[in-house]
Amino acid sequence: MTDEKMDETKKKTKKTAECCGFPVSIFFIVVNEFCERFSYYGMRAVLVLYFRYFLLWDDDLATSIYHAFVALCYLTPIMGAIIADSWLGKFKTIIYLSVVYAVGQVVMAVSTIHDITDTDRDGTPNNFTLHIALSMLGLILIALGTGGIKPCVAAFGGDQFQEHQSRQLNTFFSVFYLCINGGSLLSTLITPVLRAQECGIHTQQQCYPLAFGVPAALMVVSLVVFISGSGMYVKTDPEGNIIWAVCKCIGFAIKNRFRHRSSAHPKREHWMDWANEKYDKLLIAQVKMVLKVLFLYIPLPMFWTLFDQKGSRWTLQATTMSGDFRAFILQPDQMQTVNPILILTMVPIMDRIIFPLIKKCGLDFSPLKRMTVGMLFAAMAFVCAALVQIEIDKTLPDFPSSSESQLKVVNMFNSSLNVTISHKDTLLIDSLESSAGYVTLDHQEITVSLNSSGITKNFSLIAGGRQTLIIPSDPSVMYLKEDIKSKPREGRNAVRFVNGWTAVLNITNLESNLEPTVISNYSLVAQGTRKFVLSNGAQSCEFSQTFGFGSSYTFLIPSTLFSTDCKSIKAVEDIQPNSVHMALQIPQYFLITTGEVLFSVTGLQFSYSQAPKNMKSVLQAGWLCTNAVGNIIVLIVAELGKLPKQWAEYLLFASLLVAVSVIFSVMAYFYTYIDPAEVEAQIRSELGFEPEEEKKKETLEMEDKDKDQQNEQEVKQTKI
Ligand SMILES: CC(C)C[C@H](NC(=O)[C@@H](N)Cc1ccccc1)C(=O)O
Repeated sequence: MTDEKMDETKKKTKKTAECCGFPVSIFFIVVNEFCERFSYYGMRAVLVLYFRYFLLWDDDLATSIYHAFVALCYLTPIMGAIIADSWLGKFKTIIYLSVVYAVGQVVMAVSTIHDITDTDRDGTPNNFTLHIALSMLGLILIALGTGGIKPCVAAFGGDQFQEHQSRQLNTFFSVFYLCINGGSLLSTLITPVLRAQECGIHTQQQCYPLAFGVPAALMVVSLVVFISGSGMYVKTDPEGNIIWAVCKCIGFAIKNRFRHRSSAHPKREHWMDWANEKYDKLLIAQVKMVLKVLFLYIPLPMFWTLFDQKGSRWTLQATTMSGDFRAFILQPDQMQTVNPILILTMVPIMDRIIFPLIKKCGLDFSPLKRMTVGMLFAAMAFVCAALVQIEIDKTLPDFPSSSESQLKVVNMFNSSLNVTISHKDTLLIDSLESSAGYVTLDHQEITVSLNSSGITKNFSLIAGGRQTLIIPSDPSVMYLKEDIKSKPREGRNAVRFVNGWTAVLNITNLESNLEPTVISNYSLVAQGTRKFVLSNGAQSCEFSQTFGFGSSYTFLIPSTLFSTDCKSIKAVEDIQPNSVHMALQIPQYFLITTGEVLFSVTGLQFSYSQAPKNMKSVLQAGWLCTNAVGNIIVLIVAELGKLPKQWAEYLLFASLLVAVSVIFSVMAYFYTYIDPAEVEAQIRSELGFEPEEEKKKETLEMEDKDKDQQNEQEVKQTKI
């Protein structure tokens, strides 16, 4: 027996403090995971909106960078596993990479403070490059940290248990998964609320620094909790770089096969048998088991491609919906909480009711079948998302195409006007009213004639733009103002005012005073009833307006403003509020979460059960890699596919997953389940190795002998 093997067995039998049959150290690991997942999912929940509305990237770029980040988070576990196995051990790897992670979160939070570059104090950052550079640095550090510790934390938890505690070990893994979802549930609820607050030094903006700052604080807490348990952990030494050993063994087999490609060399049963010349039979058999499972992994990334779009496309979809649930208002990024809520309720229901019921009915619902069904559920979720998108599209305004222009007319003159556009369209507009909607024109050079007064003026419209023609109390100075041509950001409402009063007005919410006859710039207000106070120094009045989500209004202020106590203000709806309710997203969330329980939870268990004991980390890293590849596929499809309609993209993803699940079911059909321990025992006995049990007994005997020798020596020394 080697010294290393003895050390390992000694560590496994080390007595640790226990509570209710569980090692106390587990408490620190579970709380650490809760805080870490809070930190990760809290930051991820608001990330896509930060890209979209703070860095002002378009939907596609925001989605691509989001998925590139998630992909990186699931590629780095390989690095974490290698560092832990071959160099630092799990304990030190978790500590060092958690420090990197916490620094990343802090850098990310700092990058979202707009005041650091808002030198002219106009509310928008003046140096976007600095914000982008800082946030990319932060995200890279976070990805290194979160991915690096991912394969270590659960395995480190497993190390705390002794051989006879397999029941407690299973309970630990269930509690661990619940902690993941408990932490993510809380954070996806809280960080969007923090984001929706307004804060800032010079100007008040959406509070991204708080939304990213709280996850950063939680990561520091997570690290402190983990370090606090330091004295209680069972810390195993690095076992050697098993991933590298597997790669070398495969590399040698391929090279050797290539060297002996002529027909003179007899074929071998399996191509890995070409490693026989250099590697022992046991390692080759273990690599064969791992490869069999890795081969099955090939189609799996497609599931993650759909699954991870909850945080990007689906969140952006929610921004075009109404989150008014009467009892509470839901932010678009809070919709993601539906996933962990369903996980927390569905995992126990599936485990205790559905799966046993299926078994009772005599149906074979093997892990690979469950995973196939999970894929089909995810595909159905995307069909639902497409249907919801079609509903949303029906309610969206008809924005102009790139060759068209749209025009609305507002009459602030004291009587009705007949407005003729390019001698064609004539609009009759009452005083203090606007034309019914936007007139769409396929040309940009127009002539506007006011029939009663004989005033005619030429205008040049913006191609692909929306504009409003303001006819003030003196119609001869009528002018154009550009309007927004997309839904206002983050489900908020865009408001502006036309001053028909005779002097300068001060209006709450507006950056500066409003000159007579002038139309203000847009200002954004949140959903709910908002109060506006208008004053001219001497007099003032106020009026309230209730807003939904994603609307745009122009308020027309008449000359009778103060004599009517603000009641004569006229609201013109330019863009109607979102009318499709966010509750319509619940079916798609339900389907994707059912898919997750069937696919992800089962897949993880399957990978563990089919991996030889010393190669569980290899398969764990491989499993997480499928997630990384899935996110890379989103990048490719979203960038290359560029379908004109969002619902068509959802259907494309759904059909791709159905096709992949058919391929997977064929592969699964030919897969035979194994018991790795049995296979290993068989090879050991073929090779004449002693069985594991014998080894254990021998180690304990050696340990006793060790102790006796030590005692003898101590006695001798005392005598001397
Ligand atoms: C599925 C992951 C690879 C594993 C796990 N994630 C979950 O359990 C998700 N249900 C958590 C979640 C929460 C909020 C929004 C989306 C997903 C993990 O993170 O380890």
